[in-house]
Amino acid sequence: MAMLEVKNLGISFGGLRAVDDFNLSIEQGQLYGLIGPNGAGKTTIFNMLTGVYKPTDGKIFLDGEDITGKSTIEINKEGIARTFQNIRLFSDLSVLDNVKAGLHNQKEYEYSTLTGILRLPRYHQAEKAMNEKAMELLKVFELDGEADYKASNLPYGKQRKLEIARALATNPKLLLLDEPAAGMNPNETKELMETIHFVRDNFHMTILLIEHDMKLVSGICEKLTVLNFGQVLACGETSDVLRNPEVVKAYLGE
Ligand SMILES: Nc1ncnc2c1ncn2[C@@H]1O[C@H](COP(=O)(O)OP(=O)(O)OP(=O)(O)O)[C@@H](O)[C@H]1O
Repeated sequence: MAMLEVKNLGISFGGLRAVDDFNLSIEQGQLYGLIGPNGAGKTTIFNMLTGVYKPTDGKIFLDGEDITGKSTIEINKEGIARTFQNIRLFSDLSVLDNVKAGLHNQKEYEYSTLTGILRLPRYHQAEKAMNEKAMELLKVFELDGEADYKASNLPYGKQRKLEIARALATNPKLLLLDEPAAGMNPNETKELMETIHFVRDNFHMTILLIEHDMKLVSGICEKLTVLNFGQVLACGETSDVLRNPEVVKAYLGE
C-alpha cells in the first residue's frame, strides 16, 4: 500500500479549474518531485494535501486513511508537515522556540494553561523535554550554536533549514517542501540537496517536493509528476520523465 494515495483530486475557484483529475501514489521513503510551469497548480495541491483548501472532488489517503477535507491541525497530527514557498518562520522568536513550536502538536509535551501559569512540575518536565528534543533537532541541522538567535537574524539558507527542522519537530510521516531552493545560491542549493537526502535517510522520511531548480530535481528526486494547466502531463522515473518530449516542450522549453 502506498503511503500517500491521491485519487481524482480536483478544485475549482469560481470558473477556474485549478487542479483537475490529479492522481498520485507515493511509497514510504520515496523522494518524489512535483514540477510544472508557474500557475500549473502545484501549491494548490499542497494546500489540499495539508487541509488549507478543501478539494471540490477526489480523495486523499495517508497510510490508507481517508484524510480528505480534514483541518490543517488534524492533518498535521495524522502525519503531514510542510514548508512554504516564502519562508514562514516566527521571525521574532528564537531559533530554539521555532522548533519547540513544532513540538506542541504532540501529547507527550502537552500541559494545561493553568499548569503553565502556576509553573507546576508538569510544566518544568514538559519544557525540559521539549528543550532537549528541539536541541537534538537543531544539532542535526548544525543550528545548535545559533539556538538563541532571533530566527530572522539567520542567513537565508539556515532559515530554510530551520523551517525543515520545525516541520520535522511535528513528527511527520510525510514532509512536503514547497520550492525549498527558491532564492538560494548554487552553494546553498548543493547543501540543501545534502540536507534533504540526510533527512530522508536518517529520519526514514517520505518527501514530496515542488521545485523549479532542475539541478535539484534531477539530482535528488527518484520519481516525478509533471503538472500542466492543473492536469498531470507525465509521471514516472525522473530520468524518463525529463526525456519525455511533451514535458520538454511544455516545461523545459527546449
Ligand atoms: N485561493 C485562490 N483563489 C483563486 N485562484 C487561486 C487560488 N489559489 C490558487 N489559485 C489559482 O490556481 C492556479 C494554480 O496556482 P498555484 O499557486 O497552485 O500554481 P503553482 O503551480 O504553485 O505556481 P508557481 O510555480 O508559480 O508557484 C493559478 O491560476 C492561481 O491563480
